Amino acid sequence: MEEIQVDTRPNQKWYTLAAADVTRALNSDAREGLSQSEAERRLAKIGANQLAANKRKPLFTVLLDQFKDFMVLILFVATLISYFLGEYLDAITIIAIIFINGVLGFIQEAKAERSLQALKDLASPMARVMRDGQLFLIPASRLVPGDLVLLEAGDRVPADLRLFSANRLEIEESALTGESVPVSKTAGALSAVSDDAVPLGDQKNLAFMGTMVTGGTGQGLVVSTGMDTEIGKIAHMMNQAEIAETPLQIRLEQMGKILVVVAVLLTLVVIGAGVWHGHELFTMFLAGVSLAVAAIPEGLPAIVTVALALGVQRMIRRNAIVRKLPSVETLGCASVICSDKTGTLTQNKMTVTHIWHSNTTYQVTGSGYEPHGAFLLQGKQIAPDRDQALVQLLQIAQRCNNAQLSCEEEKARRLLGMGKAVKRWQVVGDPTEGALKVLAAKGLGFDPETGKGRQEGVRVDELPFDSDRKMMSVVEQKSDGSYVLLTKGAAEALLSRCSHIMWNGQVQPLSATMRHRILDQTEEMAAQALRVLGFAYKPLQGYRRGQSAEIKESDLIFVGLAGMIDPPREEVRPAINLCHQAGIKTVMITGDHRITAEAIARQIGLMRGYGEIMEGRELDRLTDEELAERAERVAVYARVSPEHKLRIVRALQSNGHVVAMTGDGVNDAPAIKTADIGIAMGITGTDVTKEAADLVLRDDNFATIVAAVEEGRNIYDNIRKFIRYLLASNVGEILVMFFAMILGMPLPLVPIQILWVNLVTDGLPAMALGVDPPEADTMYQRPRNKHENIFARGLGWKIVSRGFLIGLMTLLAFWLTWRENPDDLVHAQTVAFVTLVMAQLIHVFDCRSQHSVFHRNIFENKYLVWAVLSSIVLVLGVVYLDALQPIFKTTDLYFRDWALIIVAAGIPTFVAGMGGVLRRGRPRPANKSTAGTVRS
Ligand SMILES: Nc1ncnc2c1ncn2[C@@H]1O[C@H](COP(=O)(O)OP(=O)(O)OP(=O)(O)O)[C@@H](O)[C@H]1O
Ligand SMILES: [Ca+2]
Repeated sequence: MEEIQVDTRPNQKWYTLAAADVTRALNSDAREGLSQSEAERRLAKIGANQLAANKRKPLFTVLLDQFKDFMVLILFVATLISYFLGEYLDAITIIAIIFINGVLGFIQEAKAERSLQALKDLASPMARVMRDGQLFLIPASRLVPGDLVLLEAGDRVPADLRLFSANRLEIEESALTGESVPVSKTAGALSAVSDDAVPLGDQKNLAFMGTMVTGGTGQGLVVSTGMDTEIGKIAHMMNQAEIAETPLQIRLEQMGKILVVVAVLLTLVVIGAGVWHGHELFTMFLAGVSLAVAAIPEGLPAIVTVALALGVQRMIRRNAIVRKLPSVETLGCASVICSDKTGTLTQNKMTVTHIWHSNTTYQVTGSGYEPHGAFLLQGKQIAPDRDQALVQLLQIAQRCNNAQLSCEEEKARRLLGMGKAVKRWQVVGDPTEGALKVLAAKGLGFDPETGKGRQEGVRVDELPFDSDRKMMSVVEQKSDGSYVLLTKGAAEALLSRCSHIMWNGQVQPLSATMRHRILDQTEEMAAQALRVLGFAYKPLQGYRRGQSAEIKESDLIFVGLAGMIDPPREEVRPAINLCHQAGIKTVMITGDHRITAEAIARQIGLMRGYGEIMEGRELDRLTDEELAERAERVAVYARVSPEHKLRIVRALQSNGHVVAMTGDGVNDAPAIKTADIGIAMGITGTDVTKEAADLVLRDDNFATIVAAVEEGRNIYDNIRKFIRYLLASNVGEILVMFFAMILGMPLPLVPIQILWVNLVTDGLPAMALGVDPPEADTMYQRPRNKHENIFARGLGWKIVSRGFLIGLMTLLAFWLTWRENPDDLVHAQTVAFVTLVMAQLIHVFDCRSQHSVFHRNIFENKYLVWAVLSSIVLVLGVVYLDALQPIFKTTDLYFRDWALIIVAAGIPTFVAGMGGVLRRGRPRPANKSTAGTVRS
């Protein structure tokens, strides 16, 4: 086969070439695009359409970073001193422990890094491309020169394109030129006046990678990709998920600094007291250093990062992609979720079921996007082509339409043993328009995929749909050369622009009674939860091509209405119920008709306690204060425009709410940015909204938001769990040493033991707490206050009291053993060491519950069980292995010792546990659920 040459010389002046020459140079097709196989060949040859990504942190640096901490520095100093004093064994052991700790930290961080990287990859943009004459949505990284790409408002231009068609196309190129006023683009070739290069901003028939489409639509061929693009040349980095530190991480770092000071002071006291009571200075120095190490919760920031990263991964598994790490914390605080209706609360699978014109209602059968069905009049099938007005309506539905139907032949699963091909129809484009295409196919009988068999008119212009006008029009040239405007849109918006009506096939002036009749009919259909669209047209006399500015959507001739169902998603009702229990308010925001919105809201159980409905035009009349006051009670905002969303977010925020807000269109971006948690749709969302969002829903599903909130709460709870565990352990360790020195006892723990407990035995269980499953009442609680301190709700008290008990019991076990045989200090120290370890390993189970250890099944978190078992095995090794005994200054323990250890170690947790049981009954939801209760 002959090698196809593609002209991709980077300095080609594409803007001077005529469209046909560009197509030839790129060996492509301006209508069908490349073939799939050719595109793949080019991809293999040229490489992915990516900018050289920001460099990953090399693993070796991650490893080195582990040894840069303050604590590690202290330990190195301690090692050096031990070495110079001739305590080689101590020196080597400290080094070994630093090393083990470093490796553990490294593994954690590398893991966190990996999952955050995966997150960046998920956030990568998509492109609409034509291949083999079919429209596909593919990752922008797979584009190659020659690909035919479609653009619309809200897109980031995915590669450098030479435009072939530009319909009111406006592109904001500040990413490239710094100029923030959008440039309006054209499709024609620019004549090269001189040899000088035209500046980028004036290359009006090129669209550049990374710039943003702010309006209109267009098509073009990819001329360069990846680093060959204009933006690649300036090697600008874009579109990466932000991986910033969360507020909690920042606060923990600050707390760490305070603890360093506390640790140093305590150390000085302990050293002073020890020396005063006659301990050797070097021993006290090492003990002091170990204590300082104990007091600084070194592992904390790392474990927080890991817990966040793992939580983020769990969210991905539940289809929620976090773009900004801090929002993971905010998610748990969400008190209002404002959701779009179409596609988020509903399935976005629209089917036209009713048509109305001239006082006649037809029913349309068939389901989904399958283009087969019949038209029924009073239950009897009719031939639609007999009814002129119906045909006119269907033709508007079919032509004033940008959706495409495509059919995948899907081989039935081998597993089922059936070789039969199953046809599955899909819509590429707006589902509302898809439904109308299907309707037209049912009534007009053409092949919906290829369009064969339909009457051809040539589209010469388009006024694209926008959520403010709530309608869309096209201009067509008919075969006789005359022009016609075809319009469809929200029924009452369209009606207000009509002056005539087609009634029983006759065009006549639209009387006030007829208007009322139509509006009544609209509401009647809307009450059945149908989305109602109206259809109209007008002949354009004296229109000439290219007069787009002169077309007005007024004086139209009304034809009829179509009502389509869009069933609610099944998961939504239980999800709303869960929000209710969790004290989270749910609000529907929709461009749809008030009555349709209300009917859907009732179906999904949204109107509960605060069942008011507000329309966009009413909202316009309210001041911000009035809106804030009303917002508490409104459950549904209907017929709103994207601009209203921003006011709604602000109103709720001024009432102290933490607001999650969804959006998909370009105009939703400001509201999404302002919301505490901005949520973009993964499927229908534009690039611009995704970039503004904190969270992207892979499945556009409301239930996914609730799942993310649940995970958000769980992550925060888990962070509290291991903070509690680690800090209580540290408090215990410090108090043992502190009291022993103050009371003039011998050292209860030798330095190496303190280091071991801190750096080795604590780490694994703390990690396991980071992945603890949620407590049963996580979604029964009210959202936590955004400004809440991490130690709030009794956590601080629990840390101090349990830490105190652990320290006290360890000291007691030590004292009892030592008093019995004051000559065998090593034995007493071993008992203290093991008691401390066991007390912590028991206490770790207490940390899993806000209530008490008895509230949860101890075997539920299998990572924790393994972590605890391995910590026990490690400590047994340290105690019983002959080789390790001299290093860790331990000796064999006997049955009596173990009895003492178990009792002493168990008391802190069980005393506390009993307290918890006595204080608290069963958990209850924040709001009582109405599901399953009998109405009286
Ligand atoms: N492609 C379209 N052409 C003409 N009119 C449309 C089109 N899509 C929607 N409409 C009309 O405009 C109204 C508002 O649509 P809009 O897109 O603002 O809301 P929505 O996205 O459908 O609802 P939601 O805000 O719940 O997602 C719809 O109720 C419908 O009547
Ligand atoms: Ca919308």
